[in-house]
Amino acid sequence: MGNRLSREANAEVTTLEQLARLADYSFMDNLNFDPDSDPDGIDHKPRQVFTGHYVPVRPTPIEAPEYVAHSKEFFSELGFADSLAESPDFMRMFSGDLSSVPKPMRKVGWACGYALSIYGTEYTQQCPFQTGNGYGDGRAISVLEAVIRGRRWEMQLKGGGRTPYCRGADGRAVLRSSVREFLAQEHMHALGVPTSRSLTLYVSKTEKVTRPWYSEGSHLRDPDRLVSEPVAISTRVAPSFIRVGQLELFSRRARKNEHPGAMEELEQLVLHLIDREYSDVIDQSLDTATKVVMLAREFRARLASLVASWIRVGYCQGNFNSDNCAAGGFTLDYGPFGFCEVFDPQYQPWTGGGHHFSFLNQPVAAERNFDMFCSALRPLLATHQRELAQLEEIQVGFSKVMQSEMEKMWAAKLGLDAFDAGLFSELMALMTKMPVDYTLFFRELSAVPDDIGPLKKSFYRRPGGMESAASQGLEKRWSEWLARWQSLVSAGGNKSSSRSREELARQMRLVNPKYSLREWLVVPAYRQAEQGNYAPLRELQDVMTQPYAEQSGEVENRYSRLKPPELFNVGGVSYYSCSS
Ligand SMILES: Nc1ncnc2c1ncn2[C@@H]1O[C@H](COP(=O)(O)OP(=O)(O)OP(=O)(O)O)[C@@H](O)[C@H]1O
Ligand SMILES: [Mg+2]
Repeated sequence: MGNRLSREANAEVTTLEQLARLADYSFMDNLNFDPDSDPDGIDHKPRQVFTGHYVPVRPTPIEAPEYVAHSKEFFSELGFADSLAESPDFMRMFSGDLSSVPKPMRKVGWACGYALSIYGTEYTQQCPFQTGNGYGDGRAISVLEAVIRGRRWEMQLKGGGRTPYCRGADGRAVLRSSVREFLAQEHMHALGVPTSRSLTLYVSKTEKVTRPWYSEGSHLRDPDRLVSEPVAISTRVAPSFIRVGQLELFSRRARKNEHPGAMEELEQLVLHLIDREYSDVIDQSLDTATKVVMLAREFRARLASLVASWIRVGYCQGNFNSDNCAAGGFTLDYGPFGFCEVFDPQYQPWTGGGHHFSFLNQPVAAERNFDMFCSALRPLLATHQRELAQLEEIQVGFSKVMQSEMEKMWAAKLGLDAFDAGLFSELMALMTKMPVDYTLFFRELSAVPDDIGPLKKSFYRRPGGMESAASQGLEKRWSEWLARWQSLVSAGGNKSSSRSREELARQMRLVNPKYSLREWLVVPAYRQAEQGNYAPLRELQDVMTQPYAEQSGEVENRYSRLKPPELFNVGGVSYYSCSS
């Protein structure tokens, strides 16, 4: 409560009117809208959109909205009073009803088209028209751009109803998937991983939709029944929501000369991206060709660092298509994601995902998206030979940059100043042979144990137990590995050899979280929320927004734990389809 009161005292925005004064719709004003669209945005029928950067869309409010949660941390960063989240007019707006927003806020939002590439292959057949012109934000609708405390933010409803890109679907998101995204975004932010942020989450007390999902305890790969679930709207916030797939859409149009303004629209979009996401590193006065090259170099750095961070915290984006790859270099679209528990290089929580988007293959998947990003920029450099060559070089260099980010990351996780290939490959071999909890292992290691005793807390028991000869052999290898690690952290591997054990532990705890958003912790939170009990969700939110802190003994016992054996291979918990 004390916290809340001090946050309220610092708040600059306590009413929707005050927020309205910060509104700035330059996205809508500077970019092109689809000339075939209805300016009021009330035509939600699926259709092809041939030109323009966005389609004006009025969201469809959810019936009888109820407050579920808001991000206290993000509210505080924005200077929003906590009380705003439950105030009627704010709640009305962020549950999809723009009909009475105060001026200069607008009663219409916008949705964008994008293209899709999967692992570096262009797809055009994924929309009902088989052209790609009907693919884009099918249920994501931006409702506001605002400059708040000197930073510009775009606010986007997810589940705000159909848009022309809905492809015949309902435009809704269920509470289950909205809770997952809401929690995961703020958890990732707290883990120090760039991400879209969560603002609010509201559920409908009356409106439901049907989704295929798993029967309780099902071991089937695919959902085995249709479930009626409450709909929700969560609002996510980022400097922009431009995806690699969006650049691709405009680039494909320019490449194929689909309309006279195609090249110009591509350039406008790229310049907009630079303005929103890269203005701190790319000077506005430069010419486009120079900017494009700088953009590619900077995005390469951000993307490589992002994916290394994902692996650091055990995150797998199970569907890293180009349309789920934010061009600003942050995490976007928390549907098919999961946090790795039993370490498995091929961990993939999404049943539709496949090996190419699995845990340790993410650097390669990122490279494929980066290739598509570079290809999308290329038409803008058609008459600039020098810059084209630079872009080529940047593209080819991705894997090297990625590799170096990965080595830096592994070294940090292991408390080393420099990556040690031998130590690392033996660790990977051991972690693959012995089922180990990824998060618990590195956290236990961060205590700099004298022997492998404490590390065993992160081992999942195997049939035959630790007594079997094979296990004893493995234990010996673990002990040898630990001894080698100890010698490296206390001597050769570190220039700061005098660094105390406490200092080493402290540094390691800053990169190895204690808490990760394990799916079996999320399931009861959304199940209870479906019954109108939001307390478990809010508790989980509190725990997961301080993932590096030790927290209380009680929190530790409940949340920093091996996955219970009965929850292995359970549909909706260990793996899931993306019926969100
Ligand atoms: N219920 C739905 N109604 C309309 N469109 C949908 C619906 N579910 C998904 N889509 C659209 O299908 C495409 C692929 O879905 P995916 O699961 O990647 O997206 P998502 O989770 O809705 O979105 P995002 O990438 O915006 O976080 C997206 O363009 C999305 O907008
Ligand atoms: Mg998506």
